[in-house]
Amino acid sequence: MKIFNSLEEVNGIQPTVVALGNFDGVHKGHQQIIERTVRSAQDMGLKSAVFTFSNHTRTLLKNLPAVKNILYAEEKAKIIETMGIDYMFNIPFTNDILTMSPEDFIKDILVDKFKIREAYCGFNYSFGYKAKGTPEVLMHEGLKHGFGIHVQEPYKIDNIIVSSTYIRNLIAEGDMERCMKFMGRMYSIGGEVVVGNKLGRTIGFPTSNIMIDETMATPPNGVYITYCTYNGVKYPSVTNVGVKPTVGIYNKNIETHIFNFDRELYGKQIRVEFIKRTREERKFSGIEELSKQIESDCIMAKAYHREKGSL
Ligand SMILES: Cc1cc2nc3c(=O)[nH]c(=O)nc-3n(C[C@H](O)[C@H](O)[C@H](O)COP(=O)(O)O)c2cc1C
Ligand SMILES: Nc1ncnc2c1ncn2[C@@H]1O[C@H](COP(=O)(O)OP(=O)(O)O)[C@@H](O)[C@H]1O
Repeated sequence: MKIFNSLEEVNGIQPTVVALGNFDGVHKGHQQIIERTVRSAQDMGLKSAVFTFSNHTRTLLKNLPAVKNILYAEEKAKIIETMGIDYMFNIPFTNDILTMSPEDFIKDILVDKFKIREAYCGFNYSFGYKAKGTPEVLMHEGLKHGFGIHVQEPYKIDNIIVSSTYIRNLIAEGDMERCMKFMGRMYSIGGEVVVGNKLGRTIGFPTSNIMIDETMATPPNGVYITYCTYNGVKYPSVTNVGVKPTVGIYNKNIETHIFNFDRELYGKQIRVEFIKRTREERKFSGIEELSKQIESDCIMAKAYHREKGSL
């Protein structure tokens, strides 16, 4: 997949079928749009493309609180790439674009820059000055410029419309199983293993610690059944998200104890996938009580992994 990080970089491309949207989380609804885009491009001998803004459009619009993203731009690009997309237009949302009329946006960007032949978007896609651009405007302009437009109807699960906002709320509530159902993929956090208190190994539960980026959507403090991927291998693990109130005052981080594993991972990249939250993080009377609880957390997590055949 070729990624274009500005409009100026977009040159010498083949005609395209473009999926339009922010695609944060690349959830089940997004996947419908992207899959259709890929299929249609293959059928028509065109290139498939995704057009997103690299910064959240709300950050330029005043008085709107910053939205926490589900995925980093690189993670989003990787997922989209595996779905078979040829080009990703990852364009900064600037004041110039903000003030563009929907008609200019379509002509200058979609038609002239992206050589669009077909467009796929969600039922609530909006663009252009004061978000006046709608799927109806795209249809009207498409007739003029000779491209087709396909509007994805609301994609529902359990009669709820799948949306990035709904998924952000599921993450904030720690409902990882539902998150998996709506996103079509486990919620995960990746990062570099950092040094902790070096206490874990002394109580029999060494953990690999990674920092949490609070600008991103993060799960609440608590204990989770997880997988930990290191070096391309997926290991069953159990994870604490929180501030370790029993042993001191720390920044929120995540630490995962990998079953049947004994390797130093400082400085290495790991990714933790969240299956299920099992309890809240608590302040125990001391290390002894904490260790006993961690032991039963491990028993519960191991039983789950055994049942799933991953241990
Ligand atoms: C499964 C699991 C559950 C945990 N639950 C708690 C908890 O409820 N309260 C708490 O203060 N710390 C909890 N911890 C964090 C421990 O305090 C921490 O792992 C220990 O202090 C070692 O930290 P270190 O990695 O910085 O050496 C938990 C850790 C694990 C692995
Ligand atoms: N089973 C395991 N699960 C997770 N990390 C492990 C495991 N065995 C060894 N490690 C490694 O041991 C170190 C963690 O030990 P610990 O005493 O908890 O130190 P820290 O407080 O620095 O996390 C990390 O480098 C981690 O990668």
